Amino acid sequence: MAATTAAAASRVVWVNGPIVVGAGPAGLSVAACLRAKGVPSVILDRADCVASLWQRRTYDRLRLHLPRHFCELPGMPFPDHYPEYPTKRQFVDYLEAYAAQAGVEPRFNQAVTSARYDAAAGLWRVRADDAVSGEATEYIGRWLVVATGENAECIVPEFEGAKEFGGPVSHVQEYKSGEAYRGKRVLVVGCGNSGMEVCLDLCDHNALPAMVVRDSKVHVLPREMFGVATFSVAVFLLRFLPLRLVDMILVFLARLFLGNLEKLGIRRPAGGPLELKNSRGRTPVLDIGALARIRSGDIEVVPGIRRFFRGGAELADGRRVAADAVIFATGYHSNVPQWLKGSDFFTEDGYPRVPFPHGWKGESGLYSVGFTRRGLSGVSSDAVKVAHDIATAWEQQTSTL
Ligand SMILES: Cc1cc2nc3c(=O)[nH]c(=O)nc-3n(C[C@H](O)[C@H](O)[C@H](O)COP(=O)(O)OP(=O)(O)OC[C@H]3O[C@@H](n4cnc5c(N)ncnc54)[C@H](O)[C@@H]3O)c2cc1C
Ligand SMILES: NC(=O)C1=CN([C@@H]2O[C@H](COP(=O)(O)OP(=O)(O)OC[C@H]3O[C@@H](n4cnc5c(N)ncnc54)[C@H](OP(=O)(O)O)[C@@H]3O)[C@@H](O)[C@H]2O)C=CC1
Ligand SMILES: O=C(O)C(=O)Cc1c[nH]c2ccccc12
Repeated sequence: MAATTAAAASRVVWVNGPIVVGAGPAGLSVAACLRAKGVPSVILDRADCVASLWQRRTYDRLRLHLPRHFCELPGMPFPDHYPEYPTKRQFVDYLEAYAAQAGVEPRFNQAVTSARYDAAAGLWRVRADDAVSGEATEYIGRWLVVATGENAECIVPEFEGAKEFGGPVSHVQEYKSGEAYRGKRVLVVGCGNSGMEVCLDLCDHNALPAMVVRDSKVHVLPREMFGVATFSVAVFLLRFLPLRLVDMILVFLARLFLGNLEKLGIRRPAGGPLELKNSRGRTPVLDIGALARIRSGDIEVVPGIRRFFRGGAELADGRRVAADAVIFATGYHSNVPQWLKGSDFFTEDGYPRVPFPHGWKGESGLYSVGFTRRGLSGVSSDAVKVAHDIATAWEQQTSTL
């Protein structure tokens, strides 16, 4: 057995087919595509359900914010009665039905703590700890598919004085609804889609949100223009025009539909919305109503935080704001570098080194699904390619047996 730094696993499981880490949309879709080609696989997930990001780590009012046809997984459309922007419940129901239809049954409570390629044996050795019993299992197989996602861990920045604040502090992944914050002054740190939507939800529950927009910069786009999704317009234009030009058109249209946001304390970053999404994973905000609440003064926009003190924070402009609670909507990061060892396929940020559309295949039977910064459509695109490639190798292997 290969040397591992941790104690030897108490169980060893031989996997006939790929080992897939993650039972979110990426893991489910690659396993379903493999199954359709007659290739079995084993999915491991640290959580106790499929799509735990959606089921356990998102707020109640969440809906898909891209039109439904961009969010379908390979081989199964959404039910006809679903609306253009399905609710979280509908999306989760769809994912559960997707797994059931494909006959995919992930192994839950399996937190992968290390995976390495054993070159001598030509096999991947994946160690997982059972989240309930603590029992360690080593899974051994010919292929490894990384499907742990871009949102595996939450980012909570450190600030001077944070310990003095005194009130409840949480990350948006724990937020369900504004019910708990009625009448409270809430400082929401971050102005991506999460920060904006949580502020909107807080308003709807009569809380008093202030939203931190660091450097006052964020791209806000209307979700729709004259009933057409801005995202669909962007995808259409990208068929004919270079990305920079499409970005200029989007910013022009946003200005036309949303007006000048500088009056609200919001400036546009130097890079375009799609350029920043692709290069740095900064998703532009697709507005579903927060802007109107900023205009009406229900959501206060404030600059970056300098430090916390008891009951509030001092801001970059020296102003002090009082707050009863703080919610960090400061984003997520990949966790691949924490557990994938001895491979330089992923950068230290946990994304494939080779950019889209080529980042799905590594060396020695290593694959990735869902690290394209292109949401669910990127997940589907990777899943189809990975399943096709593994199925080809599988056929060659089984025909020579
Ligand atoms: C709030 C929110 C809303 C979004 N809305 C949209 C949208 O409308 N449209 C769109 O296209 N995209 C959207 N996205 C993007 C999102 O990335 C995708 O929706 C999708 O969930 C990605 O699927 P995934 O399987 O790659 O990752 P995930 O859904 O995060 O699944 C990864 C799985 O891996 C498991 N895992 C992680 N680490 C380990 C480990 N070490 N061991 C075992 N298991 C592990 C996790 O438990 C999880 O179940 C949204 C993201 C967020 C956060
Ligand atoms: N309805 C939907 O479908 C929804 C989709 N999502 C998606 O989920 C993903 C994650 O979104 P989200 O959770 O908003 O995370 P994002 O990474 O998109 O946004 C993080 C925000 O936090 C800010 N931030 C980070 N660090 C600090 C700091 N130290 N001080 C102040 N601000 C800080 C960032 O500002 P800066 O830009 O300056 O770094 C940015 O505004 C995205 O892809 C998003 O589109 C999220 C919610 C709803
Ligand atoms: O909502 C998300 O997290 C997504 O990743 C969806 C998405 C992919 N590409 C985009 C470009 C603009 C806005 C949203 C997305």
